[in-house]
Amino acid sequence: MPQLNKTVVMVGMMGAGKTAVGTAVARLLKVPFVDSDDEIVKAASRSIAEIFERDGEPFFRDREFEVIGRLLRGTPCVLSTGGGAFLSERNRAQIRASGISVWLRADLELLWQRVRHKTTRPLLRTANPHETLRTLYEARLPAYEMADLAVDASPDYSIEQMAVRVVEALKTRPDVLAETAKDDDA
Ligand SMILES: Nc1ncnc2c1ncn2[C@@H]1O[C@H](COP(=O)(O)OP(=O)(O)OP(=O)(O)O)[C@@H](O)[C@H]1O
Ligand SMILES: O=C(O)C1=C[C@@H](O)[C@@H](O)[C@H](O)C1
Ligand SMILES: [Mg+2]
Repeated sequence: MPQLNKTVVMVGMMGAGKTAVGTAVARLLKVPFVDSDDEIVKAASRSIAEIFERDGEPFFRDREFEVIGRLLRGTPCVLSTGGGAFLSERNRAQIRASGISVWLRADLELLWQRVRHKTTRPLLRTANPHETLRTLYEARLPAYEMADLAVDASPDYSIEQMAVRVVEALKTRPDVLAETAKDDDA
């Protein structure tokens, strides 16, 4: 497998598969996997829903910015972010500076099918979560479109198939995935 020179940062809506597909991409590239949501939860010893409730969303966003910065300064890995991370310019700037962003592009209905049964996402705890998801989706598209690469999700693609598609997209960027002499021999 080629060598990874930059951290691969998975971005996109809740339910797009950043955590699930990111984990599989890391396995394919044989690099560590980290998830900014998980790191925040570990550091705070509280769930995301509890952090939103007790400390508020701005507090969560500050911790998210710090965690993403710390992880970007480590060795190249696959970093899955929370659905809102790529919305802020300060996060996009730090990701641009030392990583490569990959948007998992999924349509609204696919996202809804994936998130509808879970109550862990505080932003969807509303009277009409489907409408809330639509509003977030429409408001967020312009930010996700700024990602370096986009990979389309589909109900027909498994997590593994999505991971292969992400690796194929990364291969279009030799500055990110460099072929080694050993790969050429293989
Ligand atoms: N390609 C896929 N095929 C089947 N199921 C998938 C696929 N991608 C993701 N899923 C499932 O959809 C759900 C949501 O995926 P995941 O948690 O990875 O989304 P996320 O983008 O990390 O969301 P969040 O922003 O809330 O962290 C999970 O149950 C996951 O296993
Ligand atoms: O889309 C969002 O803004 C969020 C997505 C999740 O990954 C968590 O980061 C949190 O629930 C907020
Ligand atoms: Mg996730």
